[in-house]
Amino acid sequence: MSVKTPRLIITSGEPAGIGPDLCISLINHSFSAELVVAIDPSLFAERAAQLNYAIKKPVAHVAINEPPTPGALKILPLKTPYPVIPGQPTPDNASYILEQLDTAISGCQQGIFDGMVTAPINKSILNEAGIAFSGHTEYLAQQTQSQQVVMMLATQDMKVALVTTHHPLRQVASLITPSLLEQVIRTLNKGLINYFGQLKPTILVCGLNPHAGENGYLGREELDIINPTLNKLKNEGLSLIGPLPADTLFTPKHLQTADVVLAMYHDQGLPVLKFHGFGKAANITLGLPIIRTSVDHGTALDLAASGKANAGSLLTAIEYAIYMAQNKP
Ligand SMILES: NC(=O)c1ccc[n+]([C@@H]2O[C@H](COP(=O)([O-])OP(=O)(O)OC[C@H]3O[C@@H](n4cnc5c(N)ncnc54)[C@H](O)[C@@H]3O)[C@@H](O)[C@H]2O)c1
Ligand SMILES: N[C@H](C(=O)O)[C@H](O)COP(=O)(O)O
Repeated sequence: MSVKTPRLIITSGEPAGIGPDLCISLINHSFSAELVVAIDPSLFAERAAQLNYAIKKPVAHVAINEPPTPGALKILPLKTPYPVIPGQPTPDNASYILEQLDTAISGCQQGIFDGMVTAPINKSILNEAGIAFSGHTEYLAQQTQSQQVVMMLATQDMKVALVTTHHPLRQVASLITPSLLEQVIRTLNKGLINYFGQLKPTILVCGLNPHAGENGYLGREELDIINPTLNKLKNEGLSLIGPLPADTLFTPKHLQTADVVLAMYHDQGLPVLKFHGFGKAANITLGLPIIRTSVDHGTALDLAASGKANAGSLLTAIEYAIYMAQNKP
């Protein structure tokens, strides 16, 4: 059921990155939602001081049994096990990062929060700590036992979704099976209908190979996997175009025919989206039982505590989460 004033939990992410900086900057913005930041309060205060941040509004700790207060910024206090040095992440704080995510997931599942918005984390630090972790998207899918999720990045006039997410390029072609492609397209189609008010979304599908395989002479995935899957789903009434060569698909002539582009792999689709709208885009996970949006950038360790981090993408991610919470079926 949709909610008028959503309560969103923001995970502040890698404590040595720009996540805390961006969360602190929220204090001077107004939203039609209550924002609860999962962060160590000492880190919040310390980073605010490092940034010379003028905190104009008081920050209260969250009282989750109360109805959301529109426009409020609250803190859900957690504790970093090790001291935080801006720009220098340590695996010793990996448990703090996972605690943020687990708290947000269970809070959303229990209905305490209407959605979660994630600030960036450094995947390699979690792996260094012995936690196999390829991304929030995969972790959220696993923790919520979701069958199929889809990563979609969205900016005002472009949406790009991915068939495969965080995998070595060497593995990508073998991961693209008819079954995966079918599930991804169904999840994407349903997500756009449920959360974005589109009655019959049109999905523009990239080929995998150069020139979409050049009739099989530059790869057979289009002929053997993509075409048959698209035909099956088109016969069911889904609006699908492609597979088209990815190099020319991202031109106005094609983009204007569709609501979303489906790219076969991470660096086929995301460089175009980020070139077009870096800092103004959000990363949305479709197919979860909860609402989750995120920033379009990473931990930017070079900018932590510098005051130079741009909060545009976090603001966009929050606006998308509010929109989705207010429009969900
Ligand atoms: N949502 C996420 O959790 C997320 C997303 C992408 C990357 N990452 C992780 O972040 C780490 C670093 O990745 P990277 O270096 O490829 O990408 P990055 O986005 O951290 O940095 C790329 C460049 O963009 C700049 N930049 C990034 N965000 C900015 C902002 N808000 N304002 C101004 N400039 C900004 C950085 O200074 C850097 O020059 C990796 O471990 C990666 O896995 C996490
Ligand atoms: N693929 C994302 C991007 O490049 O912006 C990023 O790695 C974050 O992914 P998760 O939300 O799964 O962590």
